Amino acid sequence: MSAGAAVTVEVCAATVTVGGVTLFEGLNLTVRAGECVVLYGRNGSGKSTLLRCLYGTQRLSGGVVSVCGTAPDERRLDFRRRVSVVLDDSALFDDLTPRQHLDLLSRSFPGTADRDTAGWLARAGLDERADVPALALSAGQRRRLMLVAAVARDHDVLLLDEPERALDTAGRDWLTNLIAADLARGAAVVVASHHAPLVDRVAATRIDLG
Ligand SMILES: Nc1ncnc2c1ncn2[C@@H]1O[C@H](COP(=O)(O)OP(=O)(O)OP(=O)(O)O)[C@@H](O)[C@H]1O
Repeated sequence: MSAGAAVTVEVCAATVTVGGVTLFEGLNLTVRAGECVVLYGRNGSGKSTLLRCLYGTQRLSGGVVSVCGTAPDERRLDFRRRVSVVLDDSALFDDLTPRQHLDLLSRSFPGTADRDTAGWLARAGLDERADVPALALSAGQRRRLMLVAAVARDHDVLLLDEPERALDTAGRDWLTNLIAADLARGAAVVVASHHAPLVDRVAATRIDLG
């Protein structure tokens, strides 16, 4: 995406201190539409924390964060409509099937352009499991459903925390293509990931949290 694309995520001089420990300090980050920033670093370095700050479920200790031109606040419907996430605490409805999840999403996010539920499920490798309750899916199938649900509905920003977890080799290839296609549609993506082929394919910028 060109350098002239809209800035969608902006973090200025961000600091987070928890329990007396400073996870990061003075962090700056800009993500434009169609651009992907990858967060990496050791366990406990603050990747999930930074993603939560971008979604408004955790506050910075210092600095400013702006997502879609506003302070992040996942309690606001207009914010959730623009920002789609798969974070550590993301969950499925155990009793609903993959098809029902996508149908529910297309009703909850009425602007969604591509309502081809069957196509999304087939590309996610879930077509044969489309009518099975989420509780009965494998860990990798549940992860595929969370990811496809996040990407299939309209959004301007996509936040992903180690989305490759539980995916097999084919699933990781699918994930890489999913993010690449989302970027081509103009989404701004921030992803914490240790999956090198994904990072190599999609990252415009890499941020090492230590
Ligand atoms: N709200 C909080 N209260 C107390 N400690 C917290 C809080 N948020 C984060 N931490 C601590 O901050 C550190 C960073 O956690 P975080 O989950 O952001 O790291 P991470 O880089 O995502 O780790 P991993 O690679 O293991 O997923 C951890 O030691 C965690 O226990």
